[in-house]
Parts: sequence; structure tokens; C-alpha cells
Amino acid sequence: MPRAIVLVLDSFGIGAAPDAARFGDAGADTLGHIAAACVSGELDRGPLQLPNLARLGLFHAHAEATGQVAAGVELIEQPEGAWAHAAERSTGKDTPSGHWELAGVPVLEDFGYFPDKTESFPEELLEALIRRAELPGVLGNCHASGTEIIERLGAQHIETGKPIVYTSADSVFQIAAHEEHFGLDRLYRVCEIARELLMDDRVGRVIARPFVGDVDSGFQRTGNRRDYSLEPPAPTVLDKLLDAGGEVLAIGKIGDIFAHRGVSRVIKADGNEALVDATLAAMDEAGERSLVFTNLVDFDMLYGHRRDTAGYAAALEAFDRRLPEIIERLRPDDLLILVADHGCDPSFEGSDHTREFIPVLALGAGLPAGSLGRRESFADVGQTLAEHFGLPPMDAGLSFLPLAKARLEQLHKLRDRAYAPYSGFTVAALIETRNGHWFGGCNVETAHYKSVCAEASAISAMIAAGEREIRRVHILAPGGRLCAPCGDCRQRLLEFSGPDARVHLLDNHGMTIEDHAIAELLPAAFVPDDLD
Ligand SMILES: O=P(O)(O)O[C@H]1O[C@H](CO)[C@@H](O)[C@H]1O
Ligand SMILES: [Mn+2]
Repeated sequence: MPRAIVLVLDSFGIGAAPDAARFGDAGADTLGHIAAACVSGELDRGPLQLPNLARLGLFHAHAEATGQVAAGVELIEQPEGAWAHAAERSTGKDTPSGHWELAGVPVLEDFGYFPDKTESFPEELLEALIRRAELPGVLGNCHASGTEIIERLGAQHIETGKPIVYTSADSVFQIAAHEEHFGLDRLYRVCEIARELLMDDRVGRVIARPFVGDVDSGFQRTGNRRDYSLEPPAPTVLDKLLDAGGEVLAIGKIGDIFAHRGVSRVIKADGNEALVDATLAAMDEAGERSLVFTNLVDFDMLYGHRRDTAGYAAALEAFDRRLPEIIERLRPDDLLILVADHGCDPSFEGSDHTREFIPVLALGAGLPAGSLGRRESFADVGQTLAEHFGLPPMDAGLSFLPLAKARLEQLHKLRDRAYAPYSGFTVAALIETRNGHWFGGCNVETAHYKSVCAEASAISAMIAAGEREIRRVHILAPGGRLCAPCGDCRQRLLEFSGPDARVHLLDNHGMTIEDHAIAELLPAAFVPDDLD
């Protein structure tokens, strides 16, 4: 029975996304700029050493995303993993939307933001918070970096008892307070009240930012951070796995990010090393049909937002050294996927996230090594997980697993049975419906040369069985060559397809050579509404 291990290297982008300019992030490249800084001499160190990530195809993915090989890197001949670069469909570039999209649910409705750099929060909001949480007032009320603002206002906070509230370009309301002087439980309570007050404004997260220390020794944030997130807007692959009797082990801040929905167990650990340890322990004990889902937060929190390129490089190398321990623990049916949730280029101006492609590095579950190209959405990861666990398909995303063996055998059989004595061009089509059922067809020729295409015959089988909605069509042509549906069949497929339905043109091994939205295959189509 399948298991999956998904690690999110928080903020590890691999090059500006096509829409980066809209976010003020043109030219961002977290990995590329770290690699360049390492060889430039400015960090007083040698080239970035990530041999194990390279073996999974990391630098190949980066090169395909940016058109350039990262500085100081020589691409290895044959990576062992399957690699891709993926763009984000969600409208934000923050942690919740990134993770939810990875879990199959892109967030197309925007979150609520506080764009003003100072006096950022509405007066009524702060008044309500002060009243309900019985506070003497608040400090901050601006955009800030979390470490800088506690240095600046920590002493005043201790003196006045007023918590520090701040935000950033993300949809966040952050509250920093001293663990001993203010109290950790009290801070959590204040955050819960703020969460309630910010529900209607769709603010993605309220974050508790406890710290310790004093003016003389300086202030340090602790591992007791807590995120109070909105709930994902639709069932994620986590929810679906749980519904189907599976288990989700949420390591680090994953539980918080999904508002504890679709999570069987929360495992907290402080820092990347401890998070990797927790992941290894979870891999040892996770049963069949489990998802081990880890967020490695240090890349983002300690280095990306702090614009610490040397620290980011060292943290990547430290993770790379632990990667073999994870790979060694994989069982034959396990699928390992390494991804990120957004970028946070440490060489970029400001201290915010950057809109970037993320790497998708996958290993196991029969996935052949090689490039999986550009993925149009992080949701491809969620769809892949749904397919891996045999769950009903997600509404968004495209699985990058090859067609399951049994389905591929069915396609080959259908193609063998095709009746094409005149053209010799045998084709098979396999339709997957929205309800998760499958219907096959092959082409049938006749002496008067008016043949029935494979797609048409599969559609007939679907309709005869009482189903009407196509989700995907898999097409296999002679020799596994590329063969797109003819004009007639595009019209037929469109008749029974929702906007997300796709056609996959497969090779003999069941890998997608090309895939298209069915709607895009027939622009300016004549559709049922035109008859009204
Ligand atoms: O500067 P700190 O407090 O680390 O905050 C950062 O962390 C938040 C959550 O990831 C981001 O929105 C960014 O503002
Ligand atoms: Mn972040």
C-alpha cells in the first residue's frame, strides 16, 4: 500500500515566475542568487554543494525554470529523480496559499492585506482587540521584520505591557510578546481573539511570535510560534486521504497551516535538524496509506526573510547532508516529493517572499527519472498524491505519475483490438470521468471509409453507462507517437467536458508527451448554448 513523504523547503524558489513582475519580484531567483553569491567571493566560501539534491534533479529543474545553469554548478549527466519546476496559480505568494495549492486547492480569491507601511491596521480593529483582550494598548502597528521590531520595541513592550503588532506584504497579523513578562498562554489568547476579529477580512494568518531575553543580552524569538490560519476553501488531498481511512502526519507548522483540517497527528519540532529527525521517526512508524508532510521553516524564517544569503546556503547544505537518510528509509511503494511553497530570495530588496517557480523533485512509486517539465500549478502535487493514494481526483492539477500499470495495459489491449485494415493506424482512448470511472474505445474503420475514432467509441461507452462528464482522456497512438484528437472528436469531447478537463497524449510507457485543456483544443467552439 502506498505512502508518501512530502517535504516543503519553505521559501526555496528556483527563479522568477512568469507573473513575478505583478508582485514586484521580476528577476528574483532564490537558488540562483544563493549559488551566485557562493562563487562571487563575497561570502568568503566556495561553491554551493548540494550533491544529493542535484542527484534528484534540482539544478536541472532550476536550469529549465530560468534558462541558465546555476553559478558554480556542473549539471550531472543522469539525475535519479524526476524533476520539474512549478508555477503558482493562487493569487498570493504566502505560506497558506502555497501549501493549500500543493495539497490540490489553489486559492483564486484574494486574502485581506494591510498595505499601509505605517498605521497599518484599522483603528476599529485595534480598539476591538484592546477592549476584548483587556490590553493597555498595542505597539508597532506597521510593516516590519519580526526580529528587528522586537529589538526596537522589546524594552518598551516589557515596560508598558503592550504587545507588538505588525504585518508584511503577506496576509498576516502578527503579535509579538515576551514569554515571561506578558505570558505565553496570554499571547495565544490574544491571538485567538484577533483571529476571530479578522475572519471577515479574510486575513490568512494571525501569528503568535513569543520571545525571551532582555535589553542587555538582546531578545530572541522562541520555537513557541503559533499560526492561526484560515481554513482551506475546499477539501484538500489531506482531507480526502483522511476520509478514505488514511493517515496524515503533520510535522512542523503543517498542522497550523491547514487549520488542523485533514491532519491525524501534529508533530512539532524546533529547527530544520529536529524537523528532519521527526520526519525520519515518522517514516519509521507511519502505516500504510499515510502521508508524512513536513515543513522545513528555517530556510524562510531564519534566512530568507532575514536576507541572510550565507545562512541560507549553509542551511541548504545541511539539509542536503541529511537527504540520504530520508532516501534510505523509502519503502518500495513510497513516493518522496520535495517542494517549496514560494520563494524568498535572500539577495532581494525588502524582506518579503518572492513570486517564483518552485522545484518539484520526486522519487519512487515507479516514477521514471527525467524531466517532468513546467507544471502550470503547484496543484499537480496534490493531484499526484490523490492518484498515488487511489483517491477521487482533485478538481485542480495534473498528476505527473505515469498512467497506472493496469490502465496502461488496458490501453495497449484496446489499441491491439482496433479495427483499422485500411489505414493501419490503430488508436486507443481511455476516458476517466468526474466520478472516477473509466471507459475505453478504439477506432473502427469500414469499407466506405467513414470510420469511428477511438475517442468517439469511448464516449459512446461512457454515455451508454449513464455517465456524462469527462475529466481526462488518455490517448495512445501507433508506436506511442503523438496523436491529437481530430476536429470532430474535439467537438465531441467538448460536449462532455468541464473547463478543467484535459486530454493526455501518451507514449507506450504511459508517460504524457503532451497534455491540453480540452477547451483549448477547440477555440471559438460551437457549444450547446449557441442553440438557444
Ligand atoms: O519577519 P517575520 O516576523 O519573520 O515575518 C515573516 O514571517 C511571516 C510568515 O511567514 C511573513 O509574513 C513575514 O512577515
Ligand atoms: Mn515566509
